[in-house]
Amino acid sequence: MYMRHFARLFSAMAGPRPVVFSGPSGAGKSTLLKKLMKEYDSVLGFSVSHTTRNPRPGEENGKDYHYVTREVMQAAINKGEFIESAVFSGNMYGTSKAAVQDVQAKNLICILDIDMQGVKNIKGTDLNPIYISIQPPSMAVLEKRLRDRKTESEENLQKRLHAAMLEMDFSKEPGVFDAIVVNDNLEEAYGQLKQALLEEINNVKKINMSS
Ligand SMILES: Nc1ncnc2c1ncn2[C@@H]1O[C@H](COP(=O)(O)OP(=O)(O)OP(=O)(O)O)[C@@H](O)[C@H]1O
Ligand SMILES: Nc1nc2c(ncn2[C@@H]2O[C@H](COP(=O)(O)O)[C@@H](O)[C@H]2O)c(=O)[nH]1
Repeated sequence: MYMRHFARLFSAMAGPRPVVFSGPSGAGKSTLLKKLMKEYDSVLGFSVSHTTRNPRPGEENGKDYHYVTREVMQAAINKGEFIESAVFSGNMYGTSKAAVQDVQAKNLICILDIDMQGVKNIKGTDLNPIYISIQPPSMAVLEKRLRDRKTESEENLQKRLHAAMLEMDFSKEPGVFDAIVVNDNLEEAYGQLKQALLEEINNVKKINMSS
């Protein structure tokens, strides 16, 4: 009884557990995350990463990413402002300490969308997130989705497909991910994702209601 009370109290003090989303480019991470953030906007907050890539049509600076030059990003990394950073498909990406702190200060579940290098680096920190891998039903479907998205040059597309194979191999390593969601039918994948996160979401709702 006391132990249960103490465990609940400790988890409330430590704040909600963040959630890391990873998986091949084009698997549908952003699509699923946008749905999730819309339905649970009172409990989830997005960690806005920095990147040196150009914004895509419709993307907003400060909302989808902080778009910066290599010089600015490297200087911030050198100053120790990042929890993790990586080069993906020729561009730099990274999670700043401020991005995570901004979300955690509001007592929200912090959502990170990062590649496998980021996952490896976060595993060496004390962030202690839930790790979820979003995967395509096949490499052929992945390629079609990436081509249909029309955001990548042929060269970038090939880099992303190569990285996708490494991401898929990485996800098979035992213990890396807490849940794997295959995004074939979008609604079914979304249902599985919610199932994987429902306990944490409900915990945060309860704590926030009682405070
Ligand atoms: N279940 C699905 N069925 C069909 N198309 C989908 C599905 N999920 C996502 N898509 C489409 O696939 C494309 C890739 O999805 P999305 O941009 O969400 O992937 P991502 O994993 O976030 O990629 P990246 O890592 O490159 O940002 C988008 O055009 C999206 O509309
Ligand atoms: N290690 C990190 N990876 C990140 C971060 N933000 C995004 N990403 C990953 O990059 C690729 C490509 O993203 P795109 O928006 O250019 O398609 C994708 O796998 C993201 O998950 C980050 O801060 N750190």
